Amino acid sequence: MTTTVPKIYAFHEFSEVAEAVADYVVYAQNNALSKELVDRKMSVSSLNVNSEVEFKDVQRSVSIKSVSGVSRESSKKPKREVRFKIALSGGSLIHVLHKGLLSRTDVMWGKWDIYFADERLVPFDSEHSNFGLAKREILDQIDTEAYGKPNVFHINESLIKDPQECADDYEKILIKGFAGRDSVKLPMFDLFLLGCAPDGHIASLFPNFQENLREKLAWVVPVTGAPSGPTERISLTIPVICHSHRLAFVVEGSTKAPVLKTIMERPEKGLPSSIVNEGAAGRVSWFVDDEALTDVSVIKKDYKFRSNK
Ligand SMILES: O=C(O)[C@H](O)[C@@H](O)[C@H](O)[C@H](O)COP(=O)(O)O
Repeated sequence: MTTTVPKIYAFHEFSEVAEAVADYVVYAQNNALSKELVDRKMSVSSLNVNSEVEFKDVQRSVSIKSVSGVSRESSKKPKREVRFKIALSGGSLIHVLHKGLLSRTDVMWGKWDIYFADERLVPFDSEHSNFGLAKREILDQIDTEAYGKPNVFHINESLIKDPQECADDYEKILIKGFAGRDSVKLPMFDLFLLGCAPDGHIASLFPNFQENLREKLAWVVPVTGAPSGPTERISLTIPVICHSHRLAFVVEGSTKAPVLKTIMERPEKGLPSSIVNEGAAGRVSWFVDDEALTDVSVIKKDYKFRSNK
């Protein structure tokens, strides 16, 4: 059995999953951006940074910067701008985020750095491209006039014929975004969002692909011969995924019930999803619908909404 029981939030409907996931994303966003408030020594005496930061506080800090053009600490050396660093998987997660996030008015898209947990090595306009799907379903639909434009870090499309080169190139992109490999051993995402396939793969880390699953040094690995979907891919590695500040699995549908049963009741089977569930114990939340939990014995928690829409 798992050593630390993950938080498992169960919902009747897809729309409820989407609403709760969106709330959790905004909660993670506000916590990440609250570091900026603290850094600037704003009037944070009433602010409990361990709990939810009110959107208006974060928004105020941003507007102060944009109105005055300089921060209140402009006399001191400029600090690296605090941004919300999030990793997205592909598949149904993107539809969940489309449904839950786009209608909200408290998503500070302009402060987001979006990376991909994995990518299938296909052209961006292919229906199988994770970036392509995210672009169509989310990125192209953001009201950037009102909420700003996120920085999006995707693979180099010109390298899709060479998985190793593409992985190395994406690793360099991560190294640049996370202040360089010499200064950080591993990147730390504020939030890492994962789906889970019926075979237990997460990102593009598949069961029995031992070399990829045991990778300790690389941040990004090439994947060849994937057993489902496009065969050539790249994926962020287990150490990177597990190092995230928060992780959330988003899983719906009865086809996922058997794998959820294995993850929750038979972690010793070592599915990639179990490795992360265990490896990041204490920081993992699961957002699932009732169908995915059919016949799975777990303790479900009620999700407490943290932000106002
Ligand atoms: O490229 C991939 O394979 C995805 O990033 C993958 O890790 C996804 O999250 C799962 O396959 C679940 O996908 P579904 O939620 O669509 O079942």
